[in-house]
Amino acid sequence: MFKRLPGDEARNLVTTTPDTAVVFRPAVVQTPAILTLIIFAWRVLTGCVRLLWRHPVAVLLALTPVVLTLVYGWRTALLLLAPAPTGMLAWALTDRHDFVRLIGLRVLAWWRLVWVYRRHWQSVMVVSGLGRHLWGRDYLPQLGKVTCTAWADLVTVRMLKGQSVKDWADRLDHLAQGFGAASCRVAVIRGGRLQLTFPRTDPLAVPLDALPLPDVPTVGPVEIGKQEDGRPWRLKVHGTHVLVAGATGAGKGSIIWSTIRALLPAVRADLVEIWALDPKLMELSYGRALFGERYAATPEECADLLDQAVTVMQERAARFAGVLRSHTPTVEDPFILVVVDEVAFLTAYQADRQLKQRISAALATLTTQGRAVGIGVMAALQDPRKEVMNIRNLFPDKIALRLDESEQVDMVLGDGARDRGALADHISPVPERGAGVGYVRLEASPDPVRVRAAYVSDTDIRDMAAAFAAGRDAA
Ligand SMILES: Nc1ncnc2c1ncn2[C@@H]1O[C@H](COP(=O)(O)OP(=O)(O)OP(=O)(O)O)[C@@H](O)[C@H]1O
Repeated sequence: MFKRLPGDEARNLVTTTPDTAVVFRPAVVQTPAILTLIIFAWRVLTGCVRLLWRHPVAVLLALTPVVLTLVYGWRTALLLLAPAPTGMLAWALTDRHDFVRLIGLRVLAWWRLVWVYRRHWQSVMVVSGLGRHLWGRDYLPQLGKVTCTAWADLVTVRMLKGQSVKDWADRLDHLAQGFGAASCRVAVIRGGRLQLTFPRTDPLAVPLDALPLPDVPTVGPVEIGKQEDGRPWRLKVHGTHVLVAGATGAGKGSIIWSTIRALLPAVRADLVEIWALDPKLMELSYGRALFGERYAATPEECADLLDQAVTVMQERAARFAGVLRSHTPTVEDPFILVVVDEVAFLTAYQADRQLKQRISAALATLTTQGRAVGIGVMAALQDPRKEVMNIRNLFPDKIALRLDESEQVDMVLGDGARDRGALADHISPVPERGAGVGYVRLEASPDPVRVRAAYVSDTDIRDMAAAFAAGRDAA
């Protein structure tokens, strides 16, 4: 069957020069044409079976018109098949939402699987270093299911044995570029399986207007913006402390004001008090009327206000001890949210050492003991380094808006957050595109979620303050 062509046998090759590599010329074996044809036919057959197995619906849809035309002629086939696309069209026109969800996104997912992911899988894996070429064989991670949501492709992957999540996290840029996406995020589904998220569009590219005031007073997680998947972004403020970090112009004000706006009905109902510390004299001064006496701007005033909050905290702690384990806001004991804009002005950049120590001690006391008795702190700052904010770890919830340096992302959101896709240093500095956009870690998941806060304009703030003052006068 095999015909040997002349070639040098390895054992007959001898080198006479010391230290010279032996050059082997392998024997060439010519495969008969029939064998090539059989192998080719076998591959076509297995390919067809695999296609049928993987995409039975698509194969059925493609073959039905052909079979009907061959059996009954094209007129009958057209008559028989016409109702299906007509019905689809009618469905798409009458109930677009359900049509897109049940048909459109599935067809898109199939198309993206075949055209984008499967087509480029091998090259992207090998070039990015996630696949290996060993002894003439390619070892590739296994491409799983592709699901399309309105804004992203979710691709499941089975890692190669011996790979770690970090191997993938380190190559997010390769993956995004390789599959033509703007970015990529990785999340673990279970041992050995990952989910890659490739956004197709950016649902947060357009600024959000200030959200309507809640109908009922609430201190529960308050809606302050939108998550990347289109769901509302609800921020927990009661029972926690929130640190907002972002470079100048990142939109820290929109988080502060969206939170205050969402709490306003509860403030009106006397279930919440907002105490404002505004050392920059910029952000919170717009809505002074909302804070009444609880507004401080100079470092001395800020220190006094923080000391007052500590006194209230200690008085409540003494009263609640052995009676209450967690706080429920009431008119007598409302939830107090201490809002501090640019906290570093009061701590790191404060020249008066005594004042600095007083303020730092009060903040540390509130953030360690305030939660259970209904006192929360929301602080904003530009530079999250430890030297600037040595109590940043006392804030259980942190938000990373646009940051200047990649290392700052993990300082805010915790180790590994940037590797998992929290690219806060890549957020656009153009206000329309990037202000108010950030990453958060929601409870129950280590994976960062991209969010955008609604923008509460100066006019909105003035209206809120005016309406609030009018309500108080009428009462
Ligand atoms: N959520 C948002 N959506 C759209 N645009 C926004 C949003 N938040 C802020 N902006 C725009 O970005 C500008 C800067 O926002 P803002 O003053 O809140 O930033 P900042 O982080 O507080 O900056 P700084 O630390 O310098 O005070 C605003 O004037 C506004 O035009």
